[in-house]
Order: sequence, then structure tokens, then C-alpha cells
Amino acid sequence: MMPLLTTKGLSRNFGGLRAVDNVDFTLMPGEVRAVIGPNGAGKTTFVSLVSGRIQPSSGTIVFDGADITGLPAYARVRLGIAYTFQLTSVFANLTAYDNVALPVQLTLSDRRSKGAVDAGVMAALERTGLADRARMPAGQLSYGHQRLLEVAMGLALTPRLLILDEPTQGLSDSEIDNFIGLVREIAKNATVLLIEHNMPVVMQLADRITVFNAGKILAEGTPEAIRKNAAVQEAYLGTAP
Ligand SMILES: Nc1ncnc2c1ncn2[C@@H]1O[C@H](COP(=O)(O)OP(=O)(O)OP(=O)(O)O)[C@@H](O)[C@H]1O
Repeated sequence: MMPLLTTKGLSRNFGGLRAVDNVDFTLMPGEVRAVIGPNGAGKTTFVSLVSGRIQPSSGTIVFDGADITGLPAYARVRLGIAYTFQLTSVFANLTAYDNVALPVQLTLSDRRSKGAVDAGVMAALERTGLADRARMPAGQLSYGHQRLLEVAMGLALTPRLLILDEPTQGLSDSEIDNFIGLVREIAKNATVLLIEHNMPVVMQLADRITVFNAGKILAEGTPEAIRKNAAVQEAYLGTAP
């Protein structure tokens, strides 16, 4: 089986700081991969390089067999890479429906086809449990529902690779339980790359875990192997996993 995503020697400097340092990474289709690591380890920078939000200082990124290193973010979206931001990215004054209609339109060859837009929007809202809130201004949704709306916006792109950056941050326990179910559902027809600090969520969802530390991959393996890994425990100074 061919990897869906590989990076080779991927690096990104910010001034004198090497936020991502020579990272070789492989993701197989259908996986749920969690990316964990201490604050400042380079996780967000790494997924931003994959999504095209920022450019690498050196290295290559291959998606589905094609070198995408030089492609801008919107072209990567067209190829099926969707990225939901760590901080809330919804437009507060637009309805939930209209927020999701924006990415749906990106995927359609005829953006004015009202029926196709409607079908895409409602499918994404239904999958995230927001269909009955479609007409509410996004700013009036609860925080947890706004986070789900971000996921709906990602799903609206019908991605092959969905990148979620700390999706459970700020969610209540019951919202987290629903979210775990949602990711399992999404993973039936997409590959998921998930930055997540909540270890129970990571342990429940991930097929494999990649641990970043100081811009490098410190360890990679099954949840069980990572839980037992002494170097990982040390990097977290006993706080996790
Ligand atoms: N735009 C930027 N300009 C300068 N430095 C940056 C920039 N973005 C990130 N950094 C630095 O790069 C390092 C890696 O940051 P990054 O956000 O990728 O880490 P992270 O693992 O996602 O951390 P967290 O878990 O806190 O989100 C940090 O030292 C950060 O301060």
C-alpha cells in the first residue's frame, strides 16, 4: 500500500529557531494518527507545513504520490487536504449554514448550484450533529458547538486527509465523548491527523502516535508502545501519558 503522506527532511526555521527539524514522516491511508508532544515541540508548525499554511525552509512533502511541496494551501485543499485551525476560525456573524457553505463552494465546479451547496452543507452539519442549528449565527453557538462547526467546515471539503489541531480543547467531557464518536465516523472514509493534548482521547482514537520533541520525532508507535516508552515519559516530565 502506498503512503498517503510522506515528508522527507522537512524543516522550518523561525529566525534562529528550528521549529521543525529534519522530519521524515509517513502516514498510511485510513489511519488515525495522533501527534503529541510538549508545548513548543513543533506540532502545529509541522501540520501547517503539510497543509501549506506555511512554507518549509527545506525538505519535501509528498501527498498521494505527488510532490506538493511548492503548492499553495488552496491547491492542497483541492487535492483533499483539510486543516481545521487550533483557534476558532468561524465567522461569528454568519449562520452555521453559511460558514459551512463557504468550504462546500470550494469543492464544487458550479458554485451557484444551490441544490449541490445545500446537500453538501446539510451533510456536514448532520454528521457533526449541528443540523438543527443551521440557521443560528455561529457566534451564538456554544463554544463546543463552534468547535464542531470547525470540524463541519473541514468535512465540507470532503477531505482525504483531515488535520485537526487540538479539537477537544475547551470541550466538556460529554462533548469529548461525542467528538470521539465523530472522529471514528470520519475515519471510515478519510485519514485523520490529530494534534491532541488529551491523552485519554489520544489513547482511544489513535492507531499510531507520533511524539514530537524540540522539532524532531522522538518516538512513534502504537498507543501501547508509546505509553511504555521511557524517552516519551521523560519528555513529558511525568505529566503524560
Ligand atoms: N510564526 C512564528 N514565528 C516565530 N516562532 C514561531 C512561529 N510559530 C511557531 N514558532 C515557534 O516554534 C516552536 C514550535 O511551535 P509550535 O506552535 O509548532 O509548537 P506546538 O508543538 O504546536 O506547541 P503547542 O502544543 O503549544 O501548540 C515554538 O518555539 C514557537 O514559539
